[in-house]
Amino acid sequence: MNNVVEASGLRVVRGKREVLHDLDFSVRAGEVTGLLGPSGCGKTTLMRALVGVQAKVTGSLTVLGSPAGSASLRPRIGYVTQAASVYDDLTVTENLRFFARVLGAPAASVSEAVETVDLVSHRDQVVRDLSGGQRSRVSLAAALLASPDLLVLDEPTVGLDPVLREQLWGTFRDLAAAGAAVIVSSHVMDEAERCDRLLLMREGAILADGSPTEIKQKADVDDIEQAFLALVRETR
Ligand SMILES: Nc1ncnc2c1ncn2[C@@H]1O[C@H](COP(=O)(O)OP(=O)(O)OP(=O)(O)O)[C@@H](O)[C@H]1O
Repeated sequence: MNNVVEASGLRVVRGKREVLHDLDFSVRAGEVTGLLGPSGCGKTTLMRALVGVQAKVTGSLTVLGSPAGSASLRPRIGYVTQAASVYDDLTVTENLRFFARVLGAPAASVSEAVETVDLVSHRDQVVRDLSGGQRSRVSLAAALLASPDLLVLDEPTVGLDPVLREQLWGTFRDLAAAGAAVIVSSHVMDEAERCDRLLLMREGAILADGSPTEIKQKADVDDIEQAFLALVRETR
């Protein structure tokens, strides 16, 4: 399978501290890769480096064959941050039409994205009047407009009810099945089993890299949370 991301010796300094330490990993097309680890371990920093908005990145970081941050990558990457990044005073459709024009995406991409995130019945509602979960789905829809090859989603399911979480994971799986590389961060280990591959992180390092089954087998335990704890003990 194609490597969409290749990192070697990746380091990031924030403030005066190194927060990512010498990371080597890859991310493949057609898979959902989970970036899992406790709060503050460096997930957002890693995602920011991937999409090219993080300063003080050293080592090698290649995305879709170009150095991370290259201008040519912009339309090929969708990035959804933890805070919804859409206009409160516009409707769902107005927001998406605006972003489609900015991205040079076809007009038809707007209704497709609205359907994908299951907001058809809210398409004419002003974003301010939507629930938090609905608002984050508008951000996700905006990220889908240009049919990105790499989709980077920072904790997209936080605060969502189980039904919606299930639906969104279905969407991530569909996007991967259509060939995209989907990276999803979470600090909730119970989302691990939904991923094809996991990068388990702690304190700026990658503790383990593999499918959920491989990681559990390696640690000789039945669930990812136990595997995480066993791996932490091993590295002490
Ligand atoms: N602007 C900054 N200046 C200095 N240090 C920072 C800055 N932003 C983040 N950090 C530090 O970098 C480390 C990694 O932060 P990051 O936001 O990447 O973690 P995270 O795993 O995404 O956490 P969360 O799950 O809480 O969002 C943390 O120790 C944090 O305190």
